[in-house]
Amino acid sequence: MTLAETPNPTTSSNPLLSLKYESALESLGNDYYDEVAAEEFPQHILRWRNNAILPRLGLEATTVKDEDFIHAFGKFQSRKPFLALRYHGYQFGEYNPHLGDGRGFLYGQVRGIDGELYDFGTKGSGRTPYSRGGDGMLTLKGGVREVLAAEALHRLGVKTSRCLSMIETGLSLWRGDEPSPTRSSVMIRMSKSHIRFGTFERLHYLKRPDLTQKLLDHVIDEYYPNLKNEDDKYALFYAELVKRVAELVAQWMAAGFCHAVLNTDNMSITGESFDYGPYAFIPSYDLYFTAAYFDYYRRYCYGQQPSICHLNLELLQEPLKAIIDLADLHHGLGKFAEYYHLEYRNLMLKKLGFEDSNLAEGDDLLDLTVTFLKDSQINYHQFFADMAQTFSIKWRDEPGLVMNGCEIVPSVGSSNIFDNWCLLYHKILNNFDPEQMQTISQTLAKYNPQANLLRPVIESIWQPIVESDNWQPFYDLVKGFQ
Ligand SMILES: Nc1ncnc2c1ncn2[C@@H]1O[C@H](COP(=O)(O)OP(=O)(O)OP(=O)(O)O)[C@@H](O)[C@H]1O
Ligand SMILES: [Mg+2]
Repeated sequence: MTLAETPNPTTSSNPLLSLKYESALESLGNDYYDEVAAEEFPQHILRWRNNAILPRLGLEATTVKDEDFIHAFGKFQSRKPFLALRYHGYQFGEYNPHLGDGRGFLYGQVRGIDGELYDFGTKGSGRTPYSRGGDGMLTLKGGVREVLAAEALHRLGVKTSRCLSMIETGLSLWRGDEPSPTRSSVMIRMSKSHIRFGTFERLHYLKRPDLTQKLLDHVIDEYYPNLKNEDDKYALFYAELVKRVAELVAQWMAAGFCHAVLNTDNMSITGESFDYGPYAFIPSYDLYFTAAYFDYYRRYCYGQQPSICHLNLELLQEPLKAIIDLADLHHGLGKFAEYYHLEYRNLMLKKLGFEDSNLAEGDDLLDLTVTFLKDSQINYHQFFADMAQTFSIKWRDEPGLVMNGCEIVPSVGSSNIFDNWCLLYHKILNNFDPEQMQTISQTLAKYNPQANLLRPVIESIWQPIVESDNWQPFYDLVKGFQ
């Protein structure tokens, strides 16, 4: 998996460089970006290549060599321009007009075999005009954490960016939140778009409705193509964005994921999840669980995520109202709660084994499950993983056999709420034919991976990397999500 320095292959023989790059964003003109150069690194060691997403680009993993990744995504050869995108954002409630790609750039855009346009964005590729006091770099641990989050979230059904590659770059970095000096990396993120809510906020700040209109037309043409020929495409776009964001935050909540930094510069205009910094998965169901140590007022705690996303959508109305009627914006946002609750209910029922959200007892089961998880404070991920692993047709026989064999049960004891949960689950199973138990078992396995990404798990794969440069536990963990 790792590779040191290698000779320089030609562009034509490198499948990553001979992809058909499109210049969709570049062709909007240089009001939206600055052309920048990549850092020249002292070392390039490929630590991660995401073979699972290569087919989406029409590539077979066997035809792409490790050195192809290094030359394209570590040495940054044979391609340009590299565009540091300009954006602002509300950070912890304060407007910040000094943002922009400060340690990354848009490397290129490629259309997948699904017809969708994908961004290749870097993280940790050096300083830009937006670096302010920063070094433009990404720590190796930061790269490892982003690879892991994206793969785990993808496995859990969250619409997310993925990492295409992560290369160790041989620098020593100083960070206040990691033992320093610490190792460096550069990552390529493949996502639907790096246009953020904050990209529009900047245009409003600059009083440039003409640029807002041009960008919005581009966003609709490229990322909401089904709307582009509608008379009221702008109102429909906002309504659709509200739906996508409401569903995204429901996906995080069901996955037990706390993003940690839901500033408007970390919200994608496509409604996709990205930027995995100080995130954490909840150890147990706790609405106040806060992932970032610097989030003193719990602004972005687990349970606040739906209302913060609603607020961010409301803040976006400010730039959009130059183009879209206020009444349409209000109407669009008014649907947020409905979309959120529907998606959350559907996803939680799937985690409980039921694909069909019309399940008559669905609301009762959801309420009781959440109450149980909250009151017992058992491991959120282990509960569902145990269900998936031990599910048996015998659970139909009597309520006392439900969850029988689950490791987690002894820690629950015989609380009333758990007994009630078992009674209800037993009753629901008996509303199905015995032949349908196989489907329930498959649904449980599909939505509840055995692996999880709780903090001690991440530390357990990081330690071997630090102590003996042993990357196998990292590869094994990622494999558990793919
Ligand atoms: N080490 C750094 N050097 C320079 N700029 C940085 C550094 N870390 C963060 N920034 C900048 O600070 C701002 C907020 O950072 P944040 O961590 O949200 O984004 P990011 O992780 O760098 O990038 P992305 O949002 O694409 O994942 C951005 O403008 C970012 O470019
Ligand atoms: Mg960011």
